[in-house]
Amino acid sequence: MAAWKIGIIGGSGLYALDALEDPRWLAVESPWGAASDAVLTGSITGVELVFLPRHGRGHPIPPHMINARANIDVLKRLGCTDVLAVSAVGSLRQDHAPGDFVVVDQFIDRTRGRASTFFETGMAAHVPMADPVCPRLAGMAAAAARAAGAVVHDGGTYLAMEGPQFSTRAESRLYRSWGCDVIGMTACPEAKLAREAELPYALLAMVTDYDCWHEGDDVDVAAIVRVMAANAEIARAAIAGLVRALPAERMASPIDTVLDTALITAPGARDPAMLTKLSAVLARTLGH
Ligand SMILES: CSC[C@H]1O[C@H](OP(=O)(O)O)[C@H](O)[C@@H]1O
Ligand SMILES: Nc1ncnc2[nH]cnc12
Repeated sequence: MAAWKIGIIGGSGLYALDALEDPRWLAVESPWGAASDAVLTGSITGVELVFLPRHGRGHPIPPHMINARANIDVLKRLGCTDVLAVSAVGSLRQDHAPGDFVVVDQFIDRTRGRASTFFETGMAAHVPMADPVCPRLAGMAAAAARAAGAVVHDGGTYLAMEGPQFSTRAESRLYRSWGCDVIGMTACPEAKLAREAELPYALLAMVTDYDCWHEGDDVDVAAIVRVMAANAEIARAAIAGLVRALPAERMASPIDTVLDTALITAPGARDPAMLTKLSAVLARTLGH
């Protein structure tokens, strides 16, 4: 029977998971460099979890310095089957208020200069990103957040900005005119890398502020931290609730095998050093 192993990426305000049974911090090496921190492994009702704080414990790592490749590689290397990410976001619409949750289903990636793929010279691949989020995991995250007492918006477009500065008012208005719903600095390239690693990914976004387009609301970290602190318990309860509600057997997802139709480099043109770096990402495909 196929078992779940859930990777959780904690965002701002979520640096550990106290619901885990038999919790252990474990440092894991990756050929992609240092992950944001050690991972916290444990279980909830027999389901194994691997928790990774995206900014590290104590939040030493700003969004543009996160090694998302190492983070996703470590989760893959430890055998995670699915990844639920949690993020603090600004709202780009009046009806998504601070304290609400949004289960994001689209991204617009405006980050730049970040390593955003596992596939470099020596092994090329192009994965589909039309639907960047796993609908099964997203649906379960929405149901669990609702059961935990949150106001939840199903679906939404997340504008990933480079940061670490917040947006200008003109940028914030531009993103609204594009139809974006929330804004943050971390879900890209994270979501792209999860797809390349054949990990179904969903993002539970916690609205912490109206971005600066909103009359009288200039964003600042202190205000965000206040909202985060008031709502982090709901995020924790949603994670635990999602895990408790998982069906006993994990049915396969099409994302599990997305690389079957994505690799393009001919076997003879593949760089062995690159393949070694890709050992976790390509373990299933190349039978390592
Ligand atoms: C603390 S405010 C800005 C910070 O919060 C968000 O991080 P995360 O997505 O990890 O929750 C945002 O993307 C910025 O990194
Ligand atoms: N307004 C905002 N812009 C970018 N990232 C954020 N994270 C939380 N609020 C944000």
